[in-house]
Amino acid sequence: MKLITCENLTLGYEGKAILSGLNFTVNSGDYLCIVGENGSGKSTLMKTLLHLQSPMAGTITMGDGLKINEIGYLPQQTALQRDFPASVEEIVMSGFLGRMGLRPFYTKAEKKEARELMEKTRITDLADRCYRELSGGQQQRVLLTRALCATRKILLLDEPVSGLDPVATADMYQIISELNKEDHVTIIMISHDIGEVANYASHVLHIGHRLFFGTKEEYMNSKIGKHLVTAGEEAKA
Ligand SMILES: Nc1ncnc2c1ncn2[C@@H]1O[C@H](COP(=O)(O)OP(=O)(O)OP(=O)(O)O)[C@@H](O)[C@H]1O
Repeated sequence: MKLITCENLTLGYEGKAILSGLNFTVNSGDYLCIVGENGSGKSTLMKTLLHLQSPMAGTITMGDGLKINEIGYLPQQTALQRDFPASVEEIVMSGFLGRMGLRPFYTKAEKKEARELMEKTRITDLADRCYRELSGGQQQRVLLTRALCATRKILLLDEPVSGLDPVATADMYQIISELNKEDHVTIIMISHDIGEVANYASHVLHIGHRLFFGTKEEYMNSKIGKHLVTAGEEAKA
């Protein structure tokens, strides 16, 4: 079932295009990795998918009854977010605010849902801790859980492991993969780590001077994918 279809998108700022001719489709249950050099427009594309910015040309069509408030978003972490003076549970629960309207309290069902999600993202034991005292990896898991309170249909993740150590990175990728495989959450993730694309993604969108969209297997067998995977392995060696 098609969730998001982008046709002939041109993206840019102040009348100047940074990316054009972008075509891709995200189906329900997909795990799409967006890769590309620094400054190629990955975050701009994400902002456009969230309707925070309009494309200069082209269309974005949402299908399967998807509404814009059902798209969850985990932005790149900022210093401000790291300093937030609230408990883990409070931050997680704030994910429900969008659906509460004027109701001034959380329901029992929401509290139960939050606890279940915290178990899934392995932060149950951190519930009463102050957010700003947590490690970067723990903080990212808290923000991921908050995004899941808002929606479990589709998540847009902008470099969710940036700044994390290898253990926290592996944990985060594992949790995201479980959400995709077990809970059928559709994932769109910006990643710099080509190795992770190989491990988890179902599809790849490569943006920059050359555009590529296809399944992970098609990407790995393409000239551009092969080249990057080899370069990544050499860099790790
Ligand atoms: N608000 C803005 N106004 C004007 N230009 C912008 C704005 N935001 C980003 N840009 C420019 O648009 C281009 C794409 O930026 P974007 O942040 O989307 O790239 P990216 O692929 O996410 O980069 P990175 O990998 O470094 O995070 C860059 O040249 C950037 O300088």
